[in-house]
Amino acid sequence: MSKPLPLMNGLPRTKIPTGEPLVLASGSPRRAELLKAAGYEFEVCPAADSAECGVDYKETVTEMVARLAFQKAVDVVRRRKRSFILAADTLAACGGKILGKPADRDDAESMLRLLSGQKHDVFTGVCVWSTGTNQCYFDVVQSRLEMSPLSDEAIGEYLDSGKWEGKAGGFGYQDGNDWIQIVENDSESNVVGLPMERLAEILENFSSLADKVQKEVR
Ligand SMILES: Cc1cn([C@H]2C[C@H](O)[C@@H](COP(=O)(O)OP(=O)(O)OP(=O)(O)O)O2)c(=O)[nH]c1=O
Repeated sequence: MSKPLPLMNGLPRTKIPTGEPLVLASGSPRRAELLKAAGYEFEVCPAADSAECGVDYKETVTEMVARLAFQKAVDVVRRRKRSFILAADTLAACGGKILGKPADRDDAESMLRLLSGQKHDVFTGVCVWSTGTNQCYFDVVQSRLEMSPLSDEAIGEYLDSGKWEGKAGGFGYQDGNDWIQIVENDSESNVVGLPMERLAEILENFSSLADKVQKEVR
């Protein structure tokens, strides 16, 4: 992560409720860095790219990030015994458009031009799953951000830096620019891919939350 986030020092940590080893079902360097900074011990076992698939045009962004985080968790649950799996998915949304990771530089440029001078939202879906108890819970955290109007020069420089690669919306909040501010739900960790505050709450209350989910789906 290029900019040490102010909240990196005080990230909350809660013990894994089932005592199982924690497995991060994500190849995101940001998620691993956040977990490490909070003091969690974990293994990384990214979900297959094919887990991040499926389009449902009626789905809201909230539903989409929840579904994708769930699909990533399922992919790793199938391959791991006695583990506590953590998966996540992050998307940005602006003016009715959903922005994932840019396919290429042109795509990143279109995203930056769309975000320039606008308020937009970042959504992260989190899914946790105990393979031992076969209990699962998922949740979504939304943060609102505002980007300053960007000059052609600033956009060009940022694109040249390559920092847009692998980041939803084509922009990294942590990349050391002062163009972007969180205006609602001040969770920097949520914006960069894993809402650590909500994760700690979920782990704290895992078994009652998972019981509730099981009753609702029955
Ligand atoms: C909005 C934003 C996203 N991101 C990152 C977090 C995620 O890594 C990425 C969104 O892509 P994701 O598909 O959520 O995650 P990923 O492809 O990196 O990893 P995996 O699918 O294996 O879990 O964008 C930032 O680093 N900074 C930001 O400001």
